[in-house]
Amino acid sequence: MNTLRTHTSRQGCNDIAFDSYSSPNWKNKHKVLASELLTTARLNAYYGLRREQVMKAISGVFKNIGKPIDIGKLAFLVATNATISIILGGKFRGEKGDTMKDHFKDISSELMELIGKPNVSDIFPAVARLSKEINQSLNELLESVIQVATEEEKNEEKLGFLQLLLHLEGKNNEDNASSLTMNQVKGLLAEIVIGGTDTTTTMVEWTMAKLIQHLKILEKTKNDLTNVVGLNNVVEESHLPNLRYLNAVTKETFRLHPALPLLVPRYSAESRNLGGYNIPKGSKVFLNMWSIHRDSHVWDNPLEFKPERFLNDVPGKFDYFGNDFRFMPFGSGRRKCSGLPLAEKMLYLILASMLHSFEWKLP
Ligand code: HEM
Repeated sequence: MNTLRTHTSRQGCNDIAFDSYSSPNWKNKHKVLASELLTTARLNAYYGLRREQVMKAISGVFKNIGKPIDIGKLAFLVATNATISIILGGKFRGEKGDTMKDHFKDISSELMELIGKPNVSDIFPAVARLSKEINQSLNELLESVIQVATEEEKNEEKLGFLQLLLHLEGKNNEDNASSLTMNQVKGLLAEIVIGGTDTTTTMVEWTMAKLIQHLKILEKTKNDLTNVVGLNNVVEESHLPNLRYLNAVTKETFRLHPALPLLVPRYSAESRNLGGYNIPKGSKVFLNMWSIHRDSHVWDNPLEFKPERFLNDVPGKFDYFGNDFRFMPFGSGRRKCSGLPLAEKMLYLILASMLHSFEWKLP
């Protein structure tokens, strides 16, 4: 494993106006910075922003009770709005904030259309298939987000994630190891917004689809929610660690339908023989998690949707932190998902809230 490194360029990103893994230093720097966004303290501080977005989505569904709901679109808007709010360190504020939000909604629906098309990409589908127009719109959006953040910096003592990045951008010079160019700031933002929202949306859709196909499991999930949350209460993040059955359902969905089935491609830094196969230096290597997650040597009845297999495990076994090579929906090693702590919180909060608030059936 330690001879495999991530490829230094991303297919389909060559036309993008901002930097994405374009220099060897940058790919490691971005990892550190993305982790900076997702510290426990920062995530806890912005719980209100996530909650607000989920509550808005619930009231949107409530107004449309009885009509078909596009779960993907709903999850996409919650995830993107929550992520951008966290990046800005607060809500979209004032007239400028409103214009930006409208602008982002337009881009979001264009992105949603692209995401809905057949997946031909090997990395983040949305990034790889960005057309020039979307690319341009995204660039404009990132510039307006950066403008809002620059203006807010003057008024607020507490620096949001973006303000922190802009601070580093200001310090930009050759000698400064932590310096950033404006293009790198944009690249990092695009990576976080697109990388985080497409995957979260996909997992909300798959989990809801599995539950609607398995009504007994749906009922058990709802019972779990009633027991932990209480029938007349709204779901809070403090409830999430106690929702053991929903946790098992989500893990089982990750197993059968990982959001990035081939993870992020690696390349071999030197020639090696692995499991009897020669892998020449410089080969692009894909780890097929989709296949490992369905391997009958590892999983009993691998094609069966059975959340219980994750209920009976010993603590730590089959977690998704990249320590167990049989189950790696968030990858493993240096290129492991840097958004995992936020992904966990957003995914469970959206699913738990939707499932606890409504009775779902197919149209
Ligand atoms: C359910 C939601 C998510 C899933 C299933 C997921 C899954 C993944 C996977 C499989 C990888 C590649 C790991 C590897 O190849 O070893 C990855 C990378 C990444 N993810 Fe996530 N992710 C999710 C949400 C998020 C969120 C919310 C963010 C940010 C806010 C995020 C940011 C990233 C970034 C920046 C990388 C690239 C890391 C690197 O190359 O160093 N992800 N994700």
